[in-house]
Amino acid sequence: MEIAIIGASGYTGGELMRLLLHHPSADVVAATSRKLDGTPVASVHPHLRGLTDLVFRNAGAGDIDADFAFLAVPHTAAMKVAGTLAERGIRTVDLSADYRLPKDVYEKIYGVTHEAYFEAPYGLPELHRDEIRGASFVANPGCFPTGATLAAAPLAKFAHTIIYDSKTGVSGAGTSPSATTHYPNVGDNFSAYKWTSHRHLAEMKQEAARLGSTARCYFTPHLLPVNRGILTTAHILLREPMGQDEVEALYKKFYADEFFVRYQKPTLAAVRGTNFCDVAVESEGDRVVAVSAIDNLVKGASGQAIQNMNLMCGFAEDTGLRTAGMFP
Ligand SMILES: NC(=O)C1=CN([C@@H]2O[C@H](COP(=O)(O)OP(=O)(O)OC[C@H]3O[C@@H](n4cnc5c(N)ncnc54)[C@H](OP(=O)(O)O)[C@@H]3O)[C@@H](O)[C@H]2O)C=CC1
Ligand SMILES: CC(=O)N[C@@H](CCC(=O)OP(=O)(O)O)C(=O)O
Repeated sequence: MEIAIIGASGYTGGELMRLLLHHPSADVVAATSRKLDGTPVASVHPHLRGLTDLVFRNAGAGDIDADFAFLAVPHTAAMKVAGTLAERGIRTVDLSADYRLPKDVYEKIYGVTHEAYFEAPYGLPELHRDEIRGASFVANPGCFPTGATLAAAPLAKFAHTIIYDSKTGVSGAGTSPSATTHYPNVGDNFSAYKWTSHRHLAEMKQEAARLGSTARCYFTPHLLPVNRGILTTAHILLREPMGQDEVEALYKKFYADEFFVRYQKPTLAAVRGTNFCDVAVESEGDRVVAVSAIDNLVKGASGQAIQNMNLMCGFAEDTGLRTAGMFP
C-alpha cells in the first residue's frame, strides 16, 4: 500500500516514517513539507539515513498519488486538505485535533471556525474498534487524552469525579521552538501549564461520557525535562468504595484482549519508542489512583495512527507495531 505523509518534517511525521519501515504492507512514497521542497528526508530525520531515499516535496493534497495518507500537520491545516483526500478516495488518519470533537465543541475550544466539518470515528482502538474498522477517515486522539482515557476507562462509570494529572515530554510541543521549550527553561526544571484550561480536557470529557460516565473531569498538564513520554496519574473518586482486589481484577479483565495495554507499574522508559500503554491501579477505597504511561509520539500519535490504519485496511492491528521499549 502506497502511503503519503503530509507534514513529514515534524516529529510525528518522522515517527510515522520510522515505524512504517517495519510495516510489511506499507511503502511511504510521498513526504511533504512546504519549507523543505527538494531536501532529503534524512537531512531532517538523521536516524533514517540509509533507510530511505525520499525527498520532501511541497505537494498539495491534489498532487499526491497514494492509497493512504497521514495528516501530521497542525490543527486548521488538516481541515484544508481532508476533503480533497476524501474526494480522491485516499483513506486518511488525521493526527491533528480537527475531527476529534463535534463541530460546536471544536469551534469553542479552538476558537476557530471549522471550514470543512464531517463526522469521523475517534481513533482510540481499545474503545472504538468497531467504528474504526473499515472507515475511510479517522481522527487520531490527542496524546494526553489517550493516556488519560486508558487510565480511567475501566472505572469511569463508577466515578463521580476524575482528576487527571499528567506529565509530558517536550516533543509534544512539536518542532517549532518557543520560550517554553527552550532548553534552559526546560532542562533541570519542572512546571505546570494551562492548569485548568488545556484543550485536551474536552476529549477526556467526551470519552468519559461515551463510557457511560457522569463524572466531573479535571486536567492539569506538566512539562517534564525529557524528550518523550506522558505519565498520567488519574485520581478516580468513586461513588461507592471498591477494594484493591476488585479494582485490579476489573482492569485486568477490561484490557485482557488488548495487546497494546499492559498491566504493570508504568514508567516512561518501558514504553519509549513503543505503541504500548502501561497501566496499574491502587485503591484506598473511595479513591483509586490509576497511573498510565505512553510515548506521546507513538501510542500518543504516530503508532496509534498506524494501529488505526491497520484496522481501516484490514491488516492485523499490531502489524509493524510489535516494538519493545528500551529499559533502562
Ligand atoms: N508531538 C506530539 O506528541 C503530538 C502531536 N499531535 C498532533 O500531530 C500534528 C503534528 O504534530 P508534530 O509532528 O508534533 O508537529 P511539528 O510542528 O513537529 O510538524 C508539523 C508539520 O506540519 C507542517 N506544517 C506546519 N504548518 C503547516 C501548515 N499550515 N500547512 C501545512 N503543513 C504545515 C510542517 O512542515 P512545513 O512547515 O515545512 O510545511 C511539519 O512537517 C499536530 O496537529 C499535533 O497537534 C498529536 C499528538 C501528539
Ligand atoms: C508539551 C506540549 O506542549 N504538548 C502539547 C501536546 C498537544 C498536542 O500535541 O496535541 P494536539 O494534537 O491536540 O494539538 C500541548 O500541551 O499542547
